[in-house]
Amino acid sequence: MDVAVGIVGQRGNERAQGLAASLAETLERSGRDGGETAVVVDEATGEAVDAPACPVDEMDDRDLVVSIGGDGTLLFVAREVGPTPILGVNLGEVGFLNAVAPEDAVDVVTDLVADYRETGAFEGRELARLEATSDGADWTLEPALNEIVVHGPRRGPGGGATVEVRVDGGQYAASHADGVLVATPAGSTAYNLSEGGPLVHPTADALVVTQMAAADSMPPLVVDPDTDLSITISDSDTGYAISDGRNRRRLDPPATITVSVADEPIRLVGPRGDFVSSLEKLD
Ligand SMILES: NC(=O)c1ccc[n+]([C@@H]2O[C@H](COP(=O)([O-])OP(=O)(O)OC[C@H]3O[C@@H](n4cnc5c(N)ncnc54)[C@H](O)[C@@H]3O)[C@@H](O)[C@H]2O)c1
Ligand SMILES: Nc1ncnc2c1ncn2[C@@H]1O[C@H](COP(=O)(O)OP(=O)(O)OP(=O)(O)O)[C@@H](O)[C@H]1O
Repeated sequence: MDVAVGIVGQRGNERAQGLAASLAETLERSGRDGGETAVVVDEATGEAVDAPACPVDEMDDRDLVVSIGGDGTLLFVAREVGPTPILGVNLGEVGFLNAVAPEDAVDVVTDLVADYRETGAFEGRELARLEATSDGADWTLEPALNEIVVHGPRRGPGGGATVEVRVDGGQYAASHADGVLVATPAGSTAYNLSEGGPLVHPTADALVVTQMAAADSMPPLVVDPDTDLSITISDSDTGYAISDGRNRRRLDPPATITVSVADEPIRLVGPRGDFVSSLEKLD
């Protein structure tokens, strides 16, 4: 069976480019017996290495996309390719979303591709994503793998707003605050943790609601993913709704945002990292 693989290296990272090149070469060689393996790299990597290149947002028709970099690179790849299977190779400082060490990458990917030729599928797991929809305006933010943040004009003293959180219609919190975030289990180790939210084990099916610097704070709340969550921001000139720190919309308070689980999850393939032992990376 033929297999199409995309490789995305962290932009400007020579180690990522070198690994992308050796991965591309090994995969193309290993494909000869059981079928062709067609490999493309992202355009930035393609300028540095000798391999065919294509834009990352056109890699959604690949059977597998390998992200080589840190968490930010994997979040970027996930935004661009959606539910296409992704394997994360960690070259970053934290690398929570990337389970594979660079020295194992060539072996892990070649084994996965060989299995795929036999079974027609990659073994992996789905990671839920969140989307935020404006109740008044006509937009939905790009799905978030980590978290949706709703905050006032800016973080820090003097930058907050009145932030009300409703859970299945009932008022859970209403306070002056910098903002509030809703995190997935995958995102619980990121911004959520810095704001005092709980760690969520990756196999738990839950979301976390965590206020950010609230004057009248409630403890972080763990909810079922189907819970109706709405956030209203008022008493400020402006505010923002932000998906994974990158995709943002300006709000015109009073404004209400509904947060829910997106239709399409992310599919991460390859070995699962050991969640508990990887927590030491967060120090
Ligand atoms: N105060 C904070 O902690 C803070 C502030 C802004 C953004 N962030 C996080 O950064 C993410 C965006 O990442 P980026 O690389 O584009 O921005 P970035 O470069 O500012 O990265 C922020 C840091 O968050 C880490 N990170 C990202 N996802 C993680 C996860 N699931 N578990 C553990 N650590 C994780 C990254 O490794 C990096 O060290 C956002 O989704 C948000 O969670 C955190
Ligand atoms: N190959 C690429 N093509 C285009 N943009 C890229 C590419 N790689 C990374 N980026 C951009 O860089 C951002 C993430 O990279 P960033 O420098 O934050 O590194 P990281 O993967 O989080 O690693 P580290 O842990 O070292 O910070 C992405 O959101 C994306 O905008």
